Amino acid sequence: MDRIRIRGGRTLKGSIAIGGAKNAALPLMATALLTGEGVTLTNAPALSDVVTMAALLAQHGLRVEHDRAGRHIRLEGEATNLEAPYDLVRKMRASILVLGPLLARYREARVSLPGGCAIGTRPVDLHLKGLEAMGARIDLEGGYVHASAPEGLKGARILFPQVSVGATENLLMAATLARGTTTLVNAAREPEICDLATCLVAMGANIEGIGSDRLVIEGVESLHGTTHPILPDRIEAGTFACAAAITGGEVLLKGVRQEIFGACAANLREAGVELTQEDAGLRVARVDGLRGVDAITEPFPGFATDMQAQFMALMAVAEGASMITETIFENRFMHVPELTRMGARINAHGSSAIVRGVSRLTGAPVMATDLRASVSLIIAGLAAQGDTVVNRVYHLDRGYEQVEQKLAGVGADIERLRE
Ligand SMILES: CC(=O)N[C@H]1[C@@H](OP(=O)(O)OP(=O)(O)OC[C@H]2O[C@@H](n3ccc(=O)[nH]c3=O)[C@H](O)[C@@H]2O)O[C@H](CO)[C@@H](O)[C@@H]1O
Ligand SMILES: C=C(OP(=O)(O)O)C(=O)O
Repeated sequence: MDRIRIRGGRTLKGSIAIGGAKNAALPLMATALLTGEGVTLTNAPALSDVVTMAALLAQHGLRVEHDRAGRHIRLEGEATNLEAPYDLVRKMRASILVLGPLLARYREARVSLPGGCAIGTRPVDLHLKGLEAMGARIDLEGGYVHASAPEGLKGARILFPQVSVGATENLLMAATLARGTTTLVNAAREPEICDLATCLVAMGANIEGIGSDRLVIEGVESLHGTTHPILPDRIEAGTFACAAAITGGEVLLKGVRQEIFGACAANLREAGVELTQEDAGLRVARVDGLRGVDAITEPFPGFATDMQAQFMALMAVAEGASMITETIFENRFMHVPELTRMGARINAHGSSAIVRGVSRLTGAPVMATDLRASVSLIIAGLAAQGDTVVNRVYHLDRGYEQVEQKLAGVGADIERLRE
């Protein structure tokens, strides 16, 4: 299994190209199930999750062309197999996003239940209850969700008791082809959901309230094909912002607008990181010392849970203390013991962690069991004295394209050790 070695102490300087967002690409790929005409996505990131989604859609029967060099994906055709098998779904939870589109267009689907993962139990009850409210019959059998709606889905008013990105996306896609009006109340409003809704509108869907927590969808008979550019990855951008800041460097995050950072931008500024919007992108610089700042994860526009581990790595070397509270996932502090092995002073208790900044971290062999935890260890390694080796790199490859090349391009001493 590949590993990443970082020799700390280099100051990052230069510019970094930010790829298309993983969390937008995956639902956008599923939209191809809503039309036979074909969807082309540009600015597509070459990530292992995108490859998994492409394999899932291909086994449903779609023709998939993935031009990695040209950064686009073309998905076209009809689903001839309505089953999403366990072997693919277990690799990537976002596979559940085929359920709504398959059910809306083909009136039936069998999708393996995605199980929990390292960061939490992550049930899909809100997806299933929403589809039931739209008239689907849902049966759980042999680890699979069997959903059917022989008469087609019908519009409904769905109030989410808790904000869910995936459930909002699944029901939004399903509602585009349902009979009548669907209203999603307390819907998630992450930039990736706006991107999905914008693409659906370009396909002929009728959606109001884009960008708000109340989406009103008037179902249409059919959708047509489109070409859609995937928005830049705010989590990749935020990760590189933390990387630059921890080294006292300055980087330009190309193509990034700071609005997509939500509350994260304020936390970074308060911590002493300068963010300057330029035409070409967002410039991130740290001139003075870092200050400890509290952060609480919340749905967008709050502080993103997908940035929590990276921000904690930054706070590990800040002056003073920082209290970091995770409200979205019940087990998202797996980086804490690994950061501690690098000399960080962190006490986690329940959903909060107190980080007392230290003047220096030291390199160590480390391992993480999820994507953002892994990258937080790279960030810590950039500032640590000596070598850090991050094991289990396959987590990183789910969500970061060529992370080591991008960091080396701005001066980091980092390499992938292939095995
Ligand atoms: C591919 C993708 O876009 N992944 C993102 C998406 O995940 P995902 O869509 O899985 O996350 P959700 O927003 O659905 O989850 C938020 C919370 O709601 C709970 N929940 C969710 C659905 C449900 O049916 N029942 C339920 O209880 C979850 O366990 C979690 O505690 O949003 C998360 C929260 O911003 C991000 O961390 C992930 O990177
Ligand atoms: C948790 C994440 O992704 P996923 O929902 O795909 O597991 C993430 O991107 O940090």
